[in-house]
Amino acid sequence: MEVRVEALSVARGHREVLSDVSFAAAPGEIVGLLGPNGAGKTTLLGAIAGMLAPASGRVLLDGDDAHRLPRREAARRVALMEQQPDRDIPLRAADIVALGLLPHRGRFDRGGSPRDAALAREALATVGAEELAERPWTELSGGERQRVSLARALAQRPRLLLLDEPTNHLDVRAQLDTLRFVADLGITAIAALHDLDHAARLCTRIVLLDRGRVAAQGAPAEVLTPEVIASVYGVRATVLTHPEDGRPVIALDSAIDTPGAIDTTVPPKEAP
Ligand SMILES: Nc1ncnc2c1ncn2[C@@H]1O[C@H](COP(=O)(O)OP(=O)(O)OP(=O)(O)O)[C@@H](O)[C@H]1O
Repeated sequence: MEVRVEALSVARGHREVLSDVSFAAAPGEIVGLLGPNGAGKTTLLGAIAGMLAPASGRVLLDGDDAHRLPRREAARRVALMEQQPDRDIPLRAADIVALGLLPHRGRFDRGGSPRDAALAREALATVGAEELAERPWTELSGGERQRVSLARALAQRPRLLLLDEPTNHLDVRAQLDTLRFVADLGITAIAALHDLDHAARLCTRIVLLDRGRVAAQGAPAEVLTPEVIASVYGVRATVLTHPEDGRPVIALDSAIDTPGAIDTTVPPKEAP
């Protein structure tokens, strides 16, 4: 799917939290949304999913305005894997995954068929979590929930996959597996990420947000420079080039002291 975000501004409460954001993703591209806490990544994903109304500008999904698409039609095209899926409802993992089948269900199909169960298990197996099928959602660990949520998103058979910090609860092996898995899907994906190395590894394009505006965008090597990292995150970084594939590898060195920042130095002990 082709995604075009055109001069998008979004308000939450009485505040504009996204201002004049524009970027495009070609079919099959993987776009990383980066930026400090509160920069607007989750808000942007919500607007692309058609869940948050633009104050101005628009999001086009294969040419159709995301916010004007009927909900069911939007859900057939776009799956959103949320940051903290906190549905503390008494469902089994397989039931959660089956929710992803809803947009494709016929009008008189009430679900719960053996075919639905098989599709849910298939999606769980795809993310290596088949053994979680019967486990209650409320008893799953953060990483297990994350896998089940990804399975639910895949069960939706989307043409655009939106991921909000998809690796934040995962162990290092599971993080790499998830990134590779998303890359191999071959569908357009937009992922909010905090880990700059993950972004450099996974993404064809990076959109770096700062206080609701696009601070930089382009290929990972263009965006992830020491200068940009310093100005947006306030962190001194060394950027190396991976010897095998040439991608940028980012070593975060130290926070850059800014006037007014919290002083964390330990005061010298007073002499007795
Ligand atoms: N429901 C809401 N009502 C009012 N303001 C909100 C709401 N949700 C988010 N915001 C504000 O919008 C801004 C952007 O938040 P958003 O969650 O999109 O940022 P983010 O980049 O995803 O942050 P993080 O990295 O911390 O997850 C923040 O200032 C946040 O406080």
